[in-house]
Amino acid sequence: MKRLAVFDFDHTIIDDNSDTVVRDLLSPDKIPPSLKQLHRKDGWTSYMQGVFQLLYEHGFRKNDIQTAIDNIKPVYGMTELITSLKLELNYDIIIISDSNTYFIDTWLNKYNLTKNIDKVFTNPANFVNDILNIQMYHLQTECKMSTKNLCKGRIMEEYIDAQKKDGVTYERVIYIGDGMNDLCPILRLQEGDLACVRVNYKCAELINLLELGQPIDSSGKCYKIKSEVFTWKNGCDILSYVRNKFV
Ligand SMILES: Cc1ncc(COP(=O)(O)O)c(C=O)c1O
Ligand SMILES: [Mg+2]
Repeated sequence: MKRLAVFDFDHTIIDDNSDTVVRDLLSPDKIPPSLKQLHRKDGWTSYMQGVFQLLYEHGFRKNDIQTAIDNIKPVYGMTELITSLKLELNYDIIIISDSNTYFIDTWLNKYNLTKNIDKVFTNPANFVNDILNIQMYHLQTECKMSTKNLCKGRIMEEYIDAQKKDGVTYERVIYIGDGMNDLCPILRLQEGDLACVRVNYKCAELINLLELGQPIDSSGKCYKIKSEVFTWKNGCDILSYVRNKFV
């Protein structure tokens, strides 16, 4: 029977944040306060659209952005983890990320991983007249834990349901992430699934609070995690754990 591995991208597969790497091609004094305001008011996707416009105005072109993305290093052991899950251990692999399609497709291509990823769910982006154009993946208000443009939990559940309708039922789901936006999908995992969270990053910190029975947001709700939780430093840790645990 098939298994599913769901990966976050920034600070999980790659050891950096693709948005900030590309933004930092500009020196900080090139970013006007009005754009910083937009970040606060309309979220990260609108902010990045402003950054892409500024990059164009300051002479940065597609190849400069591509080079910046190509130069981001993977987290140690992650490319091996993806390859082994896909080719040896019968996992389908999807990525759900708040980055964008151009960054993720570019990076996967550079590291020869495109063929090992079944689907990427992220904000659509493409070049129009030499400026990178980004859109929100969706617009949602139901999940208060997620940003308005991307509820990873909903995307993961919809993918699992769609696969079931196509005759593919997963015996187990593994989720691998680091950030605040990875908590929603982790809370939707079932008993027998596995949440892998990066040590000393935000998601692990929130899960520690939940395990102590403490609230993590203003709702005061005590969320409960049904899956097992494994804390990782690199991709090799996860691969050893999965091999020992499940094979
Ligand atoms: C600037 C920025 N971009 C992207 C992300 C999320 O990207 P991903 O979902 O790939 O971790 C975050 C949140 O962690 C962020 O702060
Ligand atoms: Mg992340």
